[in-house]
Amino acid sequence: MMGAGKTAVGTQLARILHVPFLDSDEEIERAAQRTIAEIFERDGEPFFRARESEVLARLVQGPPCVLSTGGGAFLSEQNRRVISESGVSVWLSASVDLLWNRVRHKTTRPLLRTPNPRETLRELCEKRTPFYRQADLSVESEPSISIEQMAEKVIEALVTRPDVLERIGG
Ligand SMILES: Nc1ncnc2c1ncn2[C@@H]1O[C@H](COP(=O)(O)OP(=O)(O)OP(=O)(O)O)[C@@H](O)[C@H]1O
Ligand SMILES: O=C(O)C1=C[C@@H](O)[C@@H](O)[C@H](O)C1
Ligand SMILES: [Mg+2]
Repeated sequence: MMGAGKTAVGTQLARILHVPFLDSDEEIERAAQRTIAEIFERDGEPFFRARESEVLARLVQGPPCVLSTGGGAFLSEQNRRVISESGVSVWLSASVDLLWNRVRHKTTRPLLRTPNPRETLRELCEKRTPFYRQADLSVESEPSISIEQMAEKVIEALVTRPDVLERIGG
């Protein structure tokens, strides 16, 4: 979900693993030369989702990396398949309260530009959880767990799953 720490924890995880960190949101913005909010405004969400799927399909073909997807990417069956064919998916879960505390001060997230963004966040979480649960691994974020500790928790979760590790060459 938005604010779960995909970019923050992903960056740290990539550092520990000595692989590049890529962020599909950033790739989309760079290619379009516009922000995600501008893309949503001018071209609409379906256009953004199409670009997102293209970017994911391209990035998973590249060298090993930590890839942060947008919060909505895993809702698409096609994206889930593309990701599971070449990598390990990690759900960074968090309570609505924690997510809200992290995203409330920023107005850059187009899906939260609603009259009641906290309620929108809650509804999105509820609707999306069944999809996020399909990730290979899940790591829960809590207020007391730092970004660095979250990255360590992802690695701990990975090493307890040899079946999953095998898919990325051990
Ligand atoms: N474990 C953590 N401890 C403290 N702060 C955190 C933690 N995880 C994330 N944050 C902070 O919360 C904010 C949101 O995190 P981040 O941008 O990584 O979320 P995201 O999952 O990439 O969101 P989006 O889907 O909108 O891109 C950032 O300011 C980040 O530094
Ligand atoms: O949760 C979502 O659907 C989104 C999250 C962001 O990462 C961006 O991909 C965009 O703002 C949509
Ligand atoms: Mg992000």
